[in-house]
Amino acid sequence: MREDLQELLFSEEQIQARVKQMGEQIAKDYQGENPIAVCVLKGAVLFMADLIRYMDIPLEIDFIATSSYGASTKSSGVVRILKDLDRSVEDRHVLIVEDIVDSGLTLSYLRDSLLRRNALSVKIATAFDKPDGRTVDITPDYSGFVVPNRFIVGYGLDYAERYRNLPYVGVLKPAVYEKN
Ligand SMILES: O=P(O)(O)OC[C@H]1O[C@H](OP(=O)(O)OP(=O)(O)O)[C@H](O)[C@@H]1O
Ligand code: HPA
Ligand SMILES: [Mg+2]
Repeated sequence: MREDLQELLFSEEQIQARVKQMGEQIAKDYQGENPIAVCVLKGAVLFMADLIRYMDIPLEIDFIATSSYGASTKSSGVVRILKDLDRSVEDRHVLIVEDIVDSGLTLSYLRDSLLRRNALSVKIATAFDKPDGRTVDITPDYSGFVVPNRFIVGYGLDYAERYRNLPYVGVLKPAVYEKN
C-alpha cells in the first residue's frame, strides 16, 4: 500500500509517542472528573483506542458516526449522523475524539449538537489538524500533529474506505483519486 503514498508524514513510532503525551496531558486536565470520551466513527477509531489507554482516570466511552466525505477528497458540506450516542451527555464533561479537523464542519456540527444536549463541557482532541482546510472557525483543544493542506490517509483516515489500517500516515498520490 505504500506505493499509493506520495510521502510518509508520520511513522508509527512518532504517532504512538505523541498520542502517549496527549493521553497523559488530557488525563491530568480531567483529574477528579469522570468524562465521556466520544469517538467519531469511523476515522477516529484507532486514535481513540490508543488515546484512552494512556488516560489513567475513570472515564466512559461512547460512539457517534458521521459522514461528509464519502468516496471524495472534498467535504460534501453536509454532515450526517449515521449512528447517534447510546447515552445522554446531560451534565457530563465530554471529550470529542476525532482523527482530523479539516474544514471544521464535522466538529462544529458535533460540538453544537452536544452543547444543545446540555453537556457540562465539550472539548476536542484530534490526532491531526489541517488549519489551511478550514471554512468554519474552530480550534481543537488538543492536537497531535499539524498537517499540510493535502489529502492524507492512514491511522484511521481513509480514501473511499481504504487505508484506515495503516499504522502510519502519509499523503495519498493524487493519481489514486484522480482516476475515479
Ligand atoms: O473537518 P471536516 O472537513 O469536517 O473533516 C473531518 C471529518 O471528515 C472525516 O470523516 P468522514 O466524513 O470521511 O467519515 P469517516 O470518519 O467515516 O471516514 C474525518 O474522519 C472527520 O470526521
Ligand atoms: O485529509 C484527509 N484525509 C482523509 N479524510 C479526511 N477528512 C477530512 N480531511 C481528510
Ligand atoms: Mg472518511
